[in-house]
Amino acid sequence: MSNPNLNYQSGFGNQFASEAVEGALPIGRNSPQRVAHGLYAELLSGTAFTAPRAENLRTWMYRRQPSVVIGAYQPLPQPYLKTGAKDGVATPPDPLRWHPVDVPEQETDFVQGLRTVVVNGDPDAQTGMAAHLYLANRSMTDSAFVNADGEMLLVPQQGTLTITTELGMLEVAPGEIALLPRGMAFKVAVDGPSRGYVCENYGAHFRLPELGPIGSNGLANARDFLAPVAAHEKEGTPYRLIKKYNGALWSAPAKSSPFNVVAWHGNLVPFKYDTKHFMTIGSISFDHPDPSIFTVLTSPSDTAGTANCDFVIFPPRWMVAEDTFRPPWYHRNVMSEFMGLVQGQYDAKPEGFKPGGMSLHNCMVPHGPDAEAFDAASSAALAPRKLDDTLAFMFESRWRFHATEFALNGGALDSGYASCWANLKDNFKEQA
Ligand SMILES: O=C(O)Cc1cc(O)ccc1O
Ligand SMILES: [Fe+2]
Repeated sequence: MSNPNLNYQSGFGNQFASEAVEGALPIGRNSPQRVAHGLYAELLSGTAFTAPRAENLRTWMYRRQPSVVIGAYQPLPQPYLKTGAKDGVATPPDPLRWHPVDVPEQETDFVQGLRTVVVNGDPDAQTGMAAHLYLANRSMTDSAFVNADGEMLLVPQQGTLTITTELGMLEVAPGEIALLPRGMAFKVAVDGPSRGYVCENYGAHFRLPELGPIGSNGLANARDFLAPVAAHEKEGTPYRLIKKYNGALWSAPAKSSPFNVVAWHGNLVPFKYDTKHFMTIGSISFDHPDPSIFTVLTSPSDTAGTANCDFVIFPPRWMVAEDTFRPPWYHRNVMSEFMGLVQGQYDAKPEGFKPGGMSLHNCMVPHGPDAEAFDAASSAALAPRKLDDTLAFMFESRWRFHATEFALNGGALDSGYASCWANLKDNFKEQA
């Protein structure tokens, strides 16, 4: 059920402005001698001050207290949350797949329910990413999470999340995604057992891909990204601030809510995006195109065209290509591929890849359609066909992924995965 009380402002990359109380936002300057209503001005930057204009991200907040008013941080154990390549374990060069992991029975909130599956890079070097699952059945009420290691891209698979951020609230259901900036406090409320995927991006912030010859429209359009409007919690109840800082969690007491921003303006903002607005492009002649045509957001690295992370979706779409093997081809890629399934079936793996499941095809690890998909696609009548009721996604990275101890030994690994290709026979005939 969507919340009719939430308002949004639209446009990826826009300079937004919002005030919950009239007159709270300074006009024509950022830091007046005295901010209206006795508020404090605070800047949050997402890029270096001197980053080029096209990259530069920052937001000014006008708040009841600056975020420096906080108690001392103490270590907070979270044994399943891992960071960077150093936290991975020896990962075989096999295709790997995981069954869906159940939401725990015991009370678990979003932060407690983070389970890191794969890691690469190093947040100190501001490069690489982690893929986590979140498994939650309890809302965060008096705690807030700040991730200083990276921005977080949430891909809900089960349950609608209500995310309160310093800049306001977002409601995000399966089929939608949320992008939460590095360093911005948020808390997550759930409407029941909730499961989803997280890309924690230590590298350059996600942005829309260039469109090249596609032109000025298409794929994810900027106007469909929704940012919140200013909202602040009224009561001064105590809070716990949980900070992720170079891989460790730390907890500090706060006398009142960090969600005390009355007005703000800027372009470093949380977003939600509904994947049903993705304008999907595909082959209308022949051949299966590279999946880069499905890129929603990209985090570039310092090598052009070679992403720190691409977020790619496989949404409902028509297949019309003639004389074409329509599912993905067999391949070995230099880029590493982590996949999840939000809903339905994925055409290359119609049975074994389940909603809530995951797969990993690392750098140079061969993979492709399972034998069932190969047989069906090799003999299917090539009439136009709608792939419907489906949403898979991929976090694709130039950096090899390392699985965590939880991923390899936590019980969800599909030990029989490789057998899905065992029935691919040698059909070669010398005389055709
Ligand atoms: O391996 C996968 O399923 C992802 C993928 C999809 C596709 O259409 C082409 C290449 C690719 O890696
Ligand atoms: Fe692939």
